[in-house]
Amino acid sequence: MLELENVTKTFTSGLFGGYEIRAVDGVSFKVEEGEIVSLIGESGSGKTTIGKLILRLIKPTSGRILFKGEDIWSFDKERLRRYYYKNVQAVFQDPFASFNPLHKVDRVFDLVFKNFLGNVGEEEKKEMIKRSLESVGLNPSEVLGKYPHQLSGGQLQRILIARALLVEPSLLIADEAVSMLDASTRIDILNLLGEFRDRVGTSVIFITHDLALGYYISDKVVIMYRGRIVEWGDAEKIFNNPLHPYTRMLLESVPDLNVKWEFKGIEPEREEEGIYEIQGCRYAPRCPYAREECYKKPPQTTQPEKNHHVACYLYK
Ligand SMILES: Nc1ncnc2c1ncn2[C@@H]1O[C@H](COP(=O)(O)OP(=O)(O)OP(=O)(O)O)[C@@H](O)[C@H]1O
Repeated sequence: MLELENVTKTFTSGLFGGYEIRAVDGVSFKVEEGEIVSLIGESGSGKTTIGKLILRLIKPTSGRILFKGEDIWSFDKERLRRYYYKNVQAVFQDPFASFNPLHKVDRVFDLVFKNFLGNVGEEEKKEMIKRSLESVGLNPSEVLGKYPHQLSGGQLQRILIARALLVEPSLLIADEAVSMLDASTRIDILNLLGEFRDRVGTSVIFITHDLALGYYISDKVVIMYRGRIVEWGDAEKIFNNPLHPYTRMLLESVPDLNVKWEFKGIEPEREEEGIYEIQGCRYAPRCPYAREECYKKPPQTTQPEKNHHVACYLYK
């Protein structure tokens, strides 16, 4: 349904555009209908940039993004608005940022009706909003007519999800959409996304730095490091048999509830500027298994087991 073909996005940074950041570097993956795919990686791995590329908020430096077989950059303004954005909705990390504090929360539904559901009468509109709020576990009379500051982050995020799901999109991009919520609200919202996928068949790209959340919700997982995919495949396989040293490190660093924190020294500072100049694997400077070839050219992706791919010289 959605396919990224060798997508690269380069930014220039530093004084006078001093150096290049390949925030997304040759990324390819597919999202099938009704599939939940998590993009997982530490801060700066390029996850949000991929989200923005899919939402056509920024243009790839090279490569293509296909939606139902069509290059999303081939859409004219009208088709982008009426077709693509009806089918591809997004929810972001900070629910407060999506609301105007001076307006009642109800207003967030207006644009959806204006752009995508134009021929709906007032009564039907109210009924649709009510139903969609109920479907995300909200009591419409408790939230409608309120200002953002009168509601909790969890309630606001549910309203935004209700809005996104009102148009029954083919794809929902959830970029750290539950990160600011407390643990139990988080799980409720993940369950909600899962239920919606089951009911409507919406695919979800779930962007997170939190492995546990990614595991909880996904069918497929894409692990990113500094703009590149290092491992991808079935969620079960990746979590039960992580292959890339980076994925293993991420899994090992998930805190265990029965282990108390203990000071183990400070991780050495990472070389940020030079990282994009490394010809080979970008994880090499941190990798305990790195050898000479790792620095020379990026490793090929191999498939050590069915539906489980890894880009690492350990699996040639
Ligand atoms: N507009 C921009 N101009 C310059 N550099 C950018 C721009 N947007 C992103 N970057 C850089 O690209 C890299 C990837 O950023 P991105 O936000 O996609 O990562 P991320 O994995 O989503 O991180 P986080 O979880 O912290 O949001 C980072 O080094 C970031 O500083």
